[in-house]
Amino acid sequence: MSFTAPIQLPGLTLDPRWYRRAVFYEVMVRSFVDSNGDGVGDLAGLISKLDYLQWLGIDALWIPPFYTSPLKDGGYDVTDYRSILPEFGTLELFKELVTKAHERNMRIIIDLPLNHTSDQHEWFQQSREHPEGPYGDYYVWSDTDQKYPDIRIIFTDTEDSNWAFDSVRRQFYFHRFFSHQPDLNYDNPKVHESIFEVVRFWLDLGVDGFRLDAVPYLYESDEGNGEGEPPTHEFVRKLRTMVDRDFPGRVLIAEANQWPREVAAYFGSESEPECHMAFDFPVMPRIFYSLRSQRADELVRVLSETTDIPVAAGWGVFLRNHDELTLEMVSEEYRQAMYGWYAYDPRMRANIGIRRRLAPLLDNSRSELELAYALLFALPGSPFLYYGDEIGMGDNIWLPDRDSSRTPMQWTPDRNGGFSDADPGKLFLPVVQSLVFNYSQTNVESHLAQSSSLLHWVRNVIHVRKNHPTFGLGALRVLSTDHESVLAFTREYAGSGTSFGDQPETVLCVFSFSHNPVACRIDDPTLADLRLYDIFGGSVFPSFDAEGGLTLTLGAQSFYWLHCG
Ligand SMILES: OC[C@H]1O[C@H](O[C@H]2O[C@H](CO)[C@@H](O)[C@H](O)[C@H]2O)[C@H](O)[C@@H](O)[C@@H]1O
Ligand SMILES: [Ca+2]
Repeated sequence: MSFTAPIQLPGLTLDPRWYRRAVFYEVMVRSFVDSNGDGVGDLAGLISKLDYLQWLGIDALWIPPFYTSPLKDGGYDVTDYRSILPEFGTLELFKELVTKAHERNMRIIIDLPLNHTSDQHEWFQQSREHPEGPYGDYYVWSDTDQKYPDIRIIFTDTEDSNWAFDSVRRQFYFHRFFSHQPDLNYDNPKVHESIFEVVRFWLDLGVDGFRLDAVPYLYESDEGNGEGEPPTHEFVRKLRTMVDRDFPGRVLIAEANQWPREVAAYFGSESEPECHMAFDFPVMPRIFYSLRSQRADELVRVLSETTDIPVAAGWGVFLRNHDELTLEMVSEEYRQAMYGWYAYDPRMRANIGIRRRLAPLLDNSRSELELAYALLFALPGSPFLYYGDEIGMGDNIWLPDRDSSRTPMQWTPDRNGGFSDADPGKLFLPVVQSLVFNYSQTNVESHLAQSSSLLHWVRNVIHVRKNHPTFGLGALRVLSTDHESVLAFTREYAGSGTSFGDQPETVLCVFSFSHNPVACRIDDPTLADLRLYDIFGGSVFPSFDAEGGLTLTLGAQSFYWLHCG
């Protein structure tokens, strides 16, 4: 397979707002390409697919942890923050990845699990063996497991307490996630120093930023619930100050699975910024809710709540990632509805969520997939794709925990889906062989060969989006419609006047969640007399009338992106 790269000089473009316009792609090293036939994906394999990612239109990669780890939590259990898991490669290869990505104007964001380490980390081993030693206070120790009773358990499938007893130190240690992941003690300033050193180490190697894993959980207190406590925000502000001062242009992305106002808090303020970006956890489950309820109201509500953020800040919007589709931030009533629609088999559930991939969730329906992607690319924020979802890869709910959707990338119809030339039994996880999503049909090569494939469709939308800075930089205004299934909003951009294509623009985005065709009316006096053109094909649509009224018809589960002129 060869991909023709667009002509451009090698190196990163110097756009301080790059992350507001970028299309991100989450790629798990272990799952992408195995270059040496040991059955495990690796850095060399990832490097070999940079041309593919460039062709797709990806501007930045988010790489989940690749550090040395016993891999009891997909690498989020780190034993050494400064080394690469040997089966993935070496630091030299990592540097090569950064260089080769940058040559393609592609940024590298790495994951930083900073709330906890593996219990096999040297810091923890020292802490349990030498309570009076330099690492004695690196973790949250207690003589009782009754402290912080108001702190909820996140991994409800496996944990029944946030405390575990250590037989060496004969004390309990606090763990917000698995019991093999002791929480670091952020009340200890030496922990700050250690994490700052890790951050500086990777920024010195050229990475473009960090996803701050599980950032709300850094501090616990007797009064709070251990989520977004004030000193946690103080720490993030301190980190941001250091990054801005010593590594301008690099970004921090908050992974804060919280309610709208709490997530927005991770942006900080204009004068005291925290993260450049935050994942939009509130909006994600509501996209899936709207698709099946055929109602737009929940999205309207949450979009109206989350728009007020500092000028330079940006949301990270996503449909799926390497975790379960979390339902932590929806009401019990909605959660039960979502389980009914999307996880009718109990095997499809994990913790408080659903461990399935995008295409199986949407029943492999092309119209639903297109509608979901169209929302993802039009909502305020930068889209994050999950590897394999561009070809509608399936999952394997017979695998444990979240491995169901971390199976090898399907490249070709050949052995192991082209992921590896190892004996199939040696693969770290089996390739998907289900009837609908079998790698013999669902693979990059087959999608490339068919111009109407999902892959070509997704690539086209990405490129259309790239030609309209409005989608990354424009303001959102939700419009009222007279149909409960229709969501309409404008994205309005004043233009910077600095480059061709970066002109003032208003785009009207309309989505119908109805499973049948509908007609709907939009009334907005500020749009009076505006003419409308389809962004994809240029066709002229009926204009807004002199009062700002517009009647549109939409097919079942369909959308329009209309340029207003
Ligand atoms: O390192 C522990 C976990 O940290 C992230 O967790 C997030 O995912 C959880 C669901 O799997 C979610 O419920 C929680 O709110 C998040 O912080 C990371 O993405 C996980 O893979 C990891 O296990
Ligand atoms: Ca390998």
